[in-house]
Amino acid sequence: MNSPSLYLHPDRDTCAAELAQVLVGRLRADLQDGGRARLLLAGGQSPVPLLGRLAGEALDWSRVELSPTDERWVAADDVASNLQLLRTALPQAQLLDPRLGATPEEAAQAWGERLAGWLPLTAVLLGMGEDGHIASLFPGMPGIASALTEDASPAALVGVAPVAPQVRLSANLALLRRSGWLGLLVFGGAKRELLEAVLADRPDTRQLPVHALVRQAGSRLQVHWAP
Ligand SMILES: O=C1O[C@H](COP(=O)(O)O)[C@@H](O)[C@H](O)[C@H]1O
Repeated sequence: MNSPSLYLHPDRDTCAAELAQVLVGRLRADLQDGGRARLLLAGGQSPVPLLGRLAGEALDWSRVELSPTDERWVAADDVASNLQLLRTALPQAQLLDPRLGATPEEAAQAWGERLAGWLPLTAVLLGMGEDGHIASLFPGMPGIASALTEDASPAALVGVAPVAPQVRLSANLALLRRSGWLGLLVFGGAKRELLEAVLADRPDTRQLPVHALVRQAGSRLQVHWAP
């Protein structure tokens, strides 16, 4: 497989600062002729230092449309909500709340249609769990094979996490890949070990969502790691 570019940063702050510059460059390029920029950012803990850096950037955030790569089916202002994380850090951006329906299925359908209207995206930054999940695409969950299918139509779906909150909404891999810039942010030794096993195409990693990402995106993917 064509390998992703791997950026090994000495610490998380340096990683956040460099990644922020890359993302801001991409956003500015799309904003420069009066248009809009469309950004999907991971939730969870890893993006926190990056969000702080982005918030300090002088950009016309009112023309940046922003949504999480995935969301937990909780209230929009719940501490576990990925949208809430983004809203707290970047309230000046145009935030799209994935809760566009009364049920997870309705919301996934409507959110996926809205995101499909944003394609191609300016940039997508994914995170990864120690179990090899990306966004809310978890190993072995119902529907995971179709969520990772390379030639699927870009869409969103209902995911099931092994830990609470279990009900999730997630963009599928085909949608996440339709971006001018695609990155994966990974912190810590355990995740690096897993990543190296995936990059080496170790057979026991071939069923993992992150393996599908690496294989399908190849050299288009930038992986940013820090201890
Ligand atoms: O549940 C999730 O987990 C992943 C990884 O989170 P992290 O806290 O280990 O960085 C995250 O990328 C995803 O958006 C989130 O919903």
